[in-house]
Amino acid sequence: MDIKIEFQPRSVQELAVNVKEPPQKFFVKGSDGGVLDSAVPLVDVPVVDIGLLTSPSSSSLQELEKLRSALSTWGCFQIVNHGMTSGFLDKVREVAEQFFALPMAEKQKYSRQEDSIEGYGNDMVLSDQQTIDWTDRLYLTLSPEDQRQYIFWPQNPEAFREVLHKYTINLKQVNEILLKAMAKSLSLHDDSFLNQYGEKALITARYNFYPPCPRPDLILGVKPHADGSAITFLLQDKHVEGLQFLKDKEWFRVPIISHALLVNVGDQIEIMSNGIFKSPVHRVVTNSERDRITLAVFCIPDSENEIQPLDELVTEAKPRLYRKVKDYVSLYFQYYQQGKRPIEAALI
Ligand SMILES: O=C(O)CCC(=O)C(=O)O
Ligand SMILES: [Fe+2]
Repeated sequence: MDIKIEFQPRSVQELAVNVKEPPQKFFVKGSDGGVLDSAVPLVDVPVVDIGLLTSPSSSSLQELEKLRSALSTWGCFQIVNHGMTSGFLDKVREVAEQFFALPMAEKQKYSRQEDSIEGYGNDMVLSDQQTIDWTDRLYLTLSPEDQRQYIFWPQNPEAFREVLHKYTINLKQVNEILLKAMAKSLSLHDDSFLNQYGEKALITARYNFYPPCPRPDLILGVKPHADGSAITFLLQDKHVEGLQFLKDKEWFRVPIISHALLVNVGDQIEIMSNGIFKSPVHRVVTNSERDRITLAVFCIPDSENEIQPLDELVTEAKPRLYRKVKDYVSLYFQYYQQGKRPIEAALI
């Protein structure tokens, strides 16, 4: 991947403390964000019970139908019974909070290097016109394990690595259950999505830290985008909302259910499902009072694999929408750089 990333010396966390009027480059322009309103209506998505998806009962059919309907309208839902206790999820949140609360010099030990994606830093600047997101991030590869770059994995707090490792193992299992259930919900063979997803799939994590922002009316935490993954898992902040989804040109906010994870599909599932499942556009709004911390985990198909609409989902009534693509994540960045929606590159 050949991406030029501009070096930004200052973290947003420091800016938030020292600067009353943020630089212009953070201000949303034109149609970038629409009206930045945190009081929009709630997303109306179901809570899916992972246990029921795999049980051979009639409630399983109901659960599959909930999943199908949520993914073909909103592109997201919340999951419970995912194998992790509330106590463990709190621990995942706690080590992230402890990391971002460290002195800057300590966090900078894990700094992203120039022209790299992994590590601690802020929004990657890919073009001159880009609006910069009001967020600092820690970006890590979780799987395959031999691709982990431990130099970027915090050793402070001490439990960080072990907690993240456990979280990864758990999500890997849930991801497989979901990919199977998604196929089942469309009356396809269980492995239909998994076959394209591949054995050497990539899992990455992005910790997002949003400090209080003096201009929530003009500045976004994350600008509108859809994810380049197959599936994204989001552990939300326990107390502070901010995430919004776009549907029929209107923004809706996601409620917090502290023991649930928010799941959304990314562009690669929209492509494989021939547009039946929607990769939703979403953004994060800021607020002037409280920090917000989230953890997004992206499950990304093997970059060697070709991704395309499943044969069974291409019919006369629903012609093939997308062409075959390989290494979609690279394509994603090239398009993103030009301010376009990356999935358009895959349209026929
Ligand atoms: O922090 C959030 O609520 C969402 C972050 C997000 O959309 C992302 O990291 O892709
Ligand atoms: Fe996202």
